[in-house]
Amino acid sequence: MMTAPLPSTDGVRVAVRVRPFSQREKTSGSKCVISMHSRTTTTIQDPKNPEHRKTFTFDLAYWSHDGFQKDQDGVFISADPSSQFASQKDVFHDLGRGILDSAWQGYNATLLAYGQTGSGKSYSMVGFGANKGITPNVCEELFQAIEKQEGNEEYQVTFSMLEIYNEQIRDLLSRTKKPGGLKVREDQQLGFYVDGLKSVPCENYAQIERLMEQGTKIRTTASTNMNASSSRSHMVITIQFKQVFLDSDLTKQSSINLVDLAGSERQKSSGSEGDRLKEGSRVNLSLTSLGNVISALADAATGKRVLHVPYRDSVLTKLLQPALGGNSRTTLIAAISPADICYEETLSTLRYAESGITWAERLLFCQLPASALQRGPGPECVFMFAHGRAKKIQNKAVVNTSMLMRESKAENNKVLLTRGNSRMAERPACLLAEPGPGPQTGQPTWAHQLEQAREEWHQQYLAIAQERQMTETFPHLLNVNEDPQLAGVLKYFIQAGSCDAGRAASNAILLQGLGISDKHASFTNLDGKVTVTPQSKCKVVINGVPIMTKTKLQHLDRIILGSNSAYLYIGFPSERGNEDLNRFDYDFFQLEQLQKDVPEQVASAQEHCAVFLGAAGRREGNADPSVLAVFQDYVKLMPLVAEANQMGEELEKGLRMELKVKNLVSSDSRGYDLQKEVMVKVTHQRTHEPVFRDEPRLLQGPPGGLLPPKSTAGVGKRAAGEGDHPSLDDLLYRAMSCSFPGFHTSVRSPKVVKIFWVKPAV
Ligand SMILES: Nc1ncnc2c1ncn2[C@@H]1O[C@H](COP(=O)(O)OP(=O)(O)OP(=O)(O)O)[C@@H](O)[C@H]1O
Repeated sequence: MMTAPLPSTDGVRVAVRVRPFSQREKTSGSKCVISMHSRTTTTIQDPKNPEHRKTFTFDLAYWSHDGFQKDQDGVFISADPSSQFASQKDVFHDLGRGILDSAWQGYNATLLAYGQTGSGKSYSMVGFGANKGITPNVCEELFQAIEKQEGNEEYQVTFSMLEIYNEQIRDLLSRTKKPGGLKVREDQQLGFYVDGLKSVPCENYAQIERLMEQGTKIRTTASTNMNASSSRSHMVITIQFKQVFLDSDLTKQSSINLVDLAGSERQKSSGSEGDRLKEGSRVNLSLTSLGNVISALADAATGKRVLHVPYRDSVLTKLLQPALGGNSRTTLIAAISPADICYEETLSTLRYAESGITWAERLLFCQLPASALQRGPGPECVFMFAHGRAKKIQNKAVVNTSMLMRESKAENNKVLLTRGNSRMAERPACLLAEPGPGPQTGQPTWAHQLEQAREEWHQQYLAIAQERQMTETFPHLLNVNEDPQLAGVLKYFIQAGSCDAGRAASNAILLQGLGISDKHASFTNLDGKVTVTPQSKCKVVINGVPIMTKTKLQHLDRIILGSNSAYLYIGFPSERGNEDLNRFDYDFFQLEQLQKDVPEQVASAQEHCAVFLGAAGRREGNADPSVLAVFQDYVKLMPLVAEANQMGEELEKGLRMELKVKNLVSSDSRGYDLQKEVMVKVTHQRTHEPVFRDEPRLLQGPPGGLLPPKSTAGVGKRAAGEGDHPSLDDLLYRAMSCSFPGFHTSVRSPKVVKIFWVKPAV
């Protein structure tokens, strides 16, 4: 067992972490607007008004922006001893170790990562390659510590992984998809739990690694099939850790919840829940609810009469109820981008984190009255003030103990959850899993569960070995995803002979992305050559160029099938070298298409594309940062527009949506550059008339059908008091619904691959 608790075992904490510039941010000449002058302060500077700075104080501030280098294993470490750089290990040391200590002591622990898409949430939670994040480090150290134990104890570890997308729960460890997702149920004693969620018993860290890989694969397949960006979903990993003290008939149980929240950027345009629904997107219901729960708890803490804490409003808040108002040590890590272009989002993340800390302080300071909460008492807390702030907040989360009823010494694993002296029995640790194994539940014993799991492990190891061998032998398609965490996860092998690809189950290569037909294309692998032939009217784009006929593939060709399912072609082993495949990320694919699109607008934009694509590093100095910034928006919006067009086509709405850059090279009469904006032009396919001409007021954009989507361009206008620009989802939704009253019913047509708009509240 862990020895003396480290300082990091404190309860509710808020940490902020700033990441390095991405390649694109570097290329587009981004400026850093974040500074951290101590281990607890974060200052943000308004890029439009550099005098305007705001400083936030959190429990911890991690500077991971610069001052680092790669060691020989690819791990980012401090470049020199004076650097304030915070590595993955540093973050784990402060936050992860606290979680582990809590677990050993029998407390529940929850870590939430919050921030806009691409701000580094997954990097902190899961990590990339050699730079392992908190989750794998927690698991690895947990098993290392278990191995060192010598007493007469048994340790039971189970692992579950789920995703909440659009209020539906998907089990990421189960291949069988339940229509409508898994349901959250409520048990009088156990609280909320997910009915039917797979919770896999594990005996070592390698198994957890496999499970995470497996979960990521299922998440990637789902994301590609539904054309759902993973940044719109929440991922929750739960590790149940039980210590069975065989000599004393006692058990200690802890639930560790590691939550990678959906990108927060849509949050800010949502306002109240009612408004948000009117805007037509359910994507962030959970995040809105999370904010509402926190604010209700804060109100209750300040003595306001709160009749209702809206835990039940979303799946996420139901599952996190014990973490938010109950029996858990909770940490929020706010991930932020350093770039000026993300100023607004970053400020809103810092404010959200601040509301988190304020909530925690107030909650703890005022000793939340039990009557203020909808169910159960709040946490009991102690805290200390330093420099007028709550420096250290500690939940008195309750140790989860229970009595062990041993049926046979050898089996020693039938556990009876008794009410006994434990609050755990009333407000149990397990956020997510079903009631634990025990005689009264009729569920299999721990030994039996382990046995079953071993059988599954065996099958899985065989499958992994087979895939490894095929990777080394055959050319294949490697998936490329917007979320780097989900890129390179799926492989489609092109074996000798010919094979079809498409959504029909009879195809050797089964693909289900948006705009993919039943039989979409054929691949042949003959005489050391691989070719692809699109079926008639099926979209296949190679290296940015649509193809209609049989085309030979070259190693590292970029392939887009359907609307925007992206794949990198990996050739025969003899063609492969030591290439950096990371270069071919999702943006690269989009830009390659953009490069083909822009000539009609302006030829010089080609150069900027080349800079963006990294093909013209030397010319970086000549690139206009404002053009590059606008391209950045453009590239982000491309898949959304492709998706909207595809939906429009399937709904036979006769709409055409195109991205345009307004004022790409225009200047005003005095020669100053005009503000560049990315616009979505929506026209009737048949008449080419703009769709919005009749509804300029509703759409808050200029008449004539050119409407600014959410982009950097919106920032100034919002500040000028023109109100929020609708996000592209909202905008397209409104476009369709106001122009086509039958829209609501049509979207339920089974032909539609994905529905990301819902009927607005009346
Ligand atoms: N501290 C860091 N050090 C180095 N690279 C980082 C760091 N944080 C993030 N990155 C890089 O930034 C990119 C985006 O990070 P990440 O995928 O973790 O963002 P995210 O917030 O989880 O996004 P999403 O909401 O899409 O899942 C990744 O390529 C990641 O490797």
